[in-house]
Amino acid sequence: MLRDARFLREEFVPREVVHRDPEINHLSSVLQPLADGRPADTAFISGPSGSGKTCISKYTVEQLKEENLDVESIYVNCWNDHSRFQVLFRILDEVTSTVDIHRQSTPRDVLFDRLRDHDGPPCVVILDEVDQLADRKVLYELLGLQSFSLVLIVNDVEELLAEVDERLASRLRSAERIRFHAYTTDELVDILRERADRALTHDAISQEQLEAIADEAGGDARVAIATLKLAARQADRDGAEQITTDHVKQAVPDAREELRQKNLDALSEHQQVIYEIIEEHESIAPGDLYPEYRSRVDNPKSDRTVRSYLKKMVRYNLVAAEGSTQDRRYRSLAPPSPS
Ligand SMILES: Nc1ncnc2c1ncn2[C@@H]1O[C@H](COP(=O)(O)OP(=O)(O)OP(=O)(O)O)[C@@H](O)[C@H]1O
Repeated sequence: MLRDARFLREEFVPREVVHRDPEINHLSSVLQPLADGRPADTAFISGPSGSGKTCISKYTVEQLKEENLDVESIYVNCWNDHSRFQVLFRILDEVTSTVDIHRQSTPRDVLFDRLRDHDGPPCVVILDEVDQLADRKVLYELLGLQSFSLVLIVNDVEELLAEVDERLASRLRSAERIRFHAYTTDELVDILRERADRALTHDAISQEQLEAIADEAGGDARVAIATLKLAARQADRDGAEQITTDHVKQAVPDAREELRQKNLDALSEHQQVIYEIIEEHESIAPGDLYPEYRSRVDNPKSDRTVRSYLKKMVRYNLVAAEGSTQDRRYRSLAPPSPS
C-alpha cells in the first residue's frame, strides 16, 4: 500500500504544483527585477488556510533562484519569530555571520545597521504569518532596505492594514496583491492524486475516495493531504490493498484533530496561557480574558497583541468566536474528553 510515505508529509515541498499558474506567474513577474539586480516591489500573498500561500511562494522563489545564480532567499515564519529582534536576527543570520550578536547585550540598532549595510546579492525575504509580528514597525524598517525584497503572507491584507499605523499602511497599500482562493474539490482531487501516485502503490485509492476526501476538506489542501495520509496509514495497518470508504470516514475527524493538535503545540507560552483560560470557561469575553491572562504571566503582551492571537486561534480551529464584535465570546473547540 505505502510506497514512499514522505510524499504525504506536511512539510514535503512538491517539485510540481498544480492549479496555481496565474498566482505563480503574477509573483514571478513582481520578483522579476531581481533577475536584473534591481529591487522588486513588495508582494502581499493572502488567502485562507491551506490555499497554498506558503508552498507557492517558496516554489516561485526557488524557480527564480534556479534561473538566477545571484538571487538569495530567506523564509521567516513570524508565528515562531515574532519579535523585531528575532526577525532581524533570522534574516541577518542567513546572509552573514551573527556569532557576535547576543540577545541581551547587542544594542537594538546593530542588527538593523548590519542589514542596511549588507552588500550581498539581492535577497527575497518571505515573511509568513505577518499578522503575528509583535512589532509591526519592523516591516517599515525592512521596506527601507535596498538589498531585500519582501513577500508578505497573511490571511487578510485589509485586516492587517487596519491594524498598523498610517505611515506603514500607506507604504503597504502600494504592494502588489496576489489573492489565493480556497481550492475547489476538483483542484484538491488533482493535488491529492499527485501525492497518492507517488506515495502509494498503483490503484491503492480510487477516484471516488479521493473525491470524498477532497469534499470533506473544505478547500484546505493541508486538511486534504492529512486525511489521505491517515486513511493510507490505517489501510496499511489493516493489511488492505485499497483504501476503503471506512478508512476515509475514520480519517476525516482524525486528520482535523491531528492538525488541531499540531497547531496547539505550535502556540507560544503566552498563547498557551490564553488557550488554557478559554478552555477553563464554557465561553469567555475578551474583556474578561485579558485581565485573567495578565494575572497569570510575567511581562504580558498588549491587549491588541492578545486580540491578534485570538484571531489566529480562530483561523487555526483551536477556538470559536461567537457573537458580533461588540459582544464577542471565545469558546474552545477541543473535542469533548472521553468519559
Ligand atoms: N497547488 C498545490 N500543489 C501541490 N501541493 C499543494 C498545493 N497547494 C498546497 N499544497 C500543499 O498543501 C499543504 C498546505 O499548503 P500551504 O502550507 O502552502 O497553505 P497556506 O495557504 O500557506 O496555509 P496556512 O495559511 O494555514 O499557513 C502543503 O503541504 C502544500 O505542499
